[in-house]
Amino acid sequence: MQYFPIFAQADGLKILMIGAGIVASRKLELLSRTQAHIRVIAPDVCDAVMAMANQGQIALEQRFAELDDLEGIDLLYMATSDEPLNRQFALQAKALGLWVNVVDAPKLCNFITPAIVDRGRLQVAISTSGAAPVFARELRARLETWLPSSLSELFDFIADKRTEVQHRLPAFEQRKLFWEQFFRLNGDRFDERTDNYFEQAFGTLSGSGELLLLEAHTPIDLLPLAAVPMMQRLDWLCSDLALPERLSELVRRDAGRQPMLPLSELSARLDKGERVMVYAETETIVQLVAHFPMAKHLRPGAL
Ligand SMILES: C[C@@]1(CC(=O)O)c2cc3[nH]c(cc4nc(cc5[nH]c(cc(n2)[C@H]1CCC(=O)O)[C@@](C)(CC(=O)O)[C@@H]5CCC(=O)O)C(CC(=O)O)=C4CCC(=O)O)c(CCC(=O)O)c3CC(=O)O
Ligand SMILES: NC(=O)C1=CN([C@@H]2O[C@H](COP(=O)(O)OP(=O)(O)OC[C@H]3O[C@@H](n4cnc5c(N)ncnc54)[C@H](O)[C@@H]3O)[C@@H](O)[C@H]2O)C=CC1
Repeated sequence: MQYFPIFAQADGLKILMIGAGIVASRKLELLSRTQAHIRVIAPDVCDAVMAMANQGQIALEQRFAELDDLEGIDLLYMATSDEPLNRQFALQAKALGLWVNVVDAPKLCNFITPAIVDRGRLQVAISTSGAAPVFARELRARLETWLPSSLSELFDFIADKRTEVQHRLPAFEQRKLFWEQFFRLNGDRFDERTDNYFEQAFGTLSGSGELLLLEAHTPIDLLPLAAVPMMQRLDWLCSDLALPERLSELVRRDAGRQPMLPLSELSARLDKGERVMVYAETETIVQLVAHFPMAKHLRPGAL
């Protein structure tokens, strides 16, 4: 991974954009949705940037940039077509410890701009590490049609309810089950049914966990597709064996790894609603199948 995605707090961030052509306007359109302070310096200003200045979204200075302009900022975007100028400012900015993006020179950037699907609190950022911005744009377009616009309201609703859920369900495990159940009922829309689903989800919480059993040496890629979502919601992966890399990739990243547990401890965890996978030799799996009839035995082509 050459570039690592992070979501930066934009409130109060001081951003300087040098250049005010079409490329600058595309980045400014997104940046101006944040609470950052945005200054733009350029002698020639395209219509879109001028409109943002007129609406008070950016502070525009119509002149050539100077190195002194870099004082006191957090983030610099260079969007001029003057290559030596872009380079000179980028190097100076780096020397000052600033974050810098030069729109047409990834080598001079210490961060690059993703394609963004904006649904309020829900943000999806896509990057190809500079390999194919057009693909990032196309994938964004696909996600735009896939993610309903009411997701913004849905996540505002959820954010409002977080404290209430913490009070009503003091146990972390219960809250996790609650939210999974809520999304199962509600899907990804916000409408007049959302409030009902929210209440309904409290009523349908079951304390029964899930046990997945996988015999050592099972070819992971031959497991049925339905096994993947189950592995993605595991709380624990128990095994005394070395895990195949492919298995580690598929299991939920936050799942805890543990040596094999005694049966009583395994039962206790399932009673608490936890989701456990056991990866062990056939003999152990056969015993577990007998002891936990509800367990899901993962095998190529079958569950
Ligand atoms: C490295 C990066 C640096 C950065 O800008 O941060 C960069 C670099 C370059 N872009 C170039 C060209 C184009 N870029 C776009 C579009 C977008 N470019 C964006 C990001 C990035 N572009 C960063 C990497 C992102 C990643 O990881 O994928 C997007 C996602 C976000 C945004 O810019 O806001 C936005 C889509 C937004 C959306 O629609 O959602 C189009 C298509 C179009 O305009 O429709 C073209 C023309 C077609 C083509 O040439 O491919 C060139 C060649 C310039 C030349 O040849 O003159 C370079 C330089 C080089 O590759 O060396
Ligand atoms: N990263 C990307 O997505 C893409 C990058 N590009 C590159 O981005 C650059 C900008 O593209 P456009 O916006 O189309 O160019 P443009 O020519 O429309 O705009 C250039 C801007 O830079 C300003 N400028 C020039 N010298 C300046 C100085 N000394 N101080 C302050 N401002 C100055 C101009 O006044 C103008 O506002 C080009 O080099 C282009 O090759 C092009 C396509 C996509």
